[in-house]
Amino acid sequence: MTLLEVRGVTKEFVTRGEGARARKSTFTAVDDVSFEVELGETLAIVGESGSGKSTTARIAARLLEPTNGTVVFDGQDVTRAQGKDLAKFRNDVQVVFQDPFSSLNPRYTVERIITAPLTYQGVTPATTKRAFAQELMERVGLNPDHCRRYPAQFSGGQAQRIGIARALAVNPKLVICDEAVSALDVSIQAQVLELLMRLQRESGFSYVFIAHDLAVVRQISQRVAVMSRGRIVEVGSREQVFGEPRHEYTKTLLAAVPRINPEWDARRRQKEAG
Ligand SMILES: Nc1ncnc2c1ncn2[C@@H]1O[C@H](COP(=O)(O)OP(=O)(O)OP(=O)(O)O)[C@@H](O)[C@H]1O
Repeated sequence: MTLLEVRGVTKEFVTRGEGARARKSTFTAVDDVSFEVELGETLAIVGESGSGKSTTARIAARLLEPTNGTVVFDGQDVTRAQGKDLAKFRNDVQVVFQDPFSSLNPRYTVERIITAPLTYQGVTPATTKRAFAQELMERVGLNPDHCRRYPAQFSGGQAQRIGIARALAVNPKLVICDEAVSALDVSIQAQVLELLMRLQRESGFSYVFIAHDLAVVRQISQRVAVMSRGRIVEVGSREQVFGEPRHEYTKTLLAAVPRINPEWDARRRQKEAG
């Protein structure tokens, strides 16, 4: 079942050069982008810095309005949804950002951060909230006794786990990870990736996984969309994109990380040799 459909999305930004008499100009950051995400799958969006990945993710999460195109979620056109429809969408689609500290309120305890959805729903008993927070802390591999601590008392990897716990608190259908492991040390990165994959196996939601690191993408994705200069130049299964890339840009990206997977690498070289 198709969960998310992004159809013909374009985003133009109006930019102004430097100086008092600088002219305004329009810059197309995302240009006629279309893709789908099936329920339960992970679609990675890769591409170099500035290729439009984050802008695409922000449009898919309704954090940014597209200039043109539509976003359909669970069969509903949500491009301009408001009120209850938007609130439902905001519940179903959660975003995990690159810097966990900037997206966690430093003045709130982790318990308060994680249980915010319960507060909105009018659940008040402190014991219910505590139990909810502790269960989620455990699910993401944190010590449940630490739920009264503040974000600054955690390491970067632990803080990202809190961000993930907060996303899961509302039982989402889609989690958009925008460079969610990019700022972490490689060993911590591997642990958080393992966690993300386990949570998906347990709960069956989908990921849109934005990353510039191909080794990370290879680990987590089932399908891969490659972006260059605002456009999707190639989309296919992980095996196809890594093993038999069709677009020159994808080949260049892969060539920059030659030892991503010896087997796929060999297949790619064989193919290129004809
Ligand atoms: N608010 C904005 N105003 C003007 N230009 C913008 C704005 N947001 C993004 N851009 C430009 O749009 C292009 C795409 O940016 P985007 O952040 O989507 O790329 P990205 O692939 O996610 O790159 P990175 O990995 O560096 O974040 C870039 O050239 C960026 O400078």
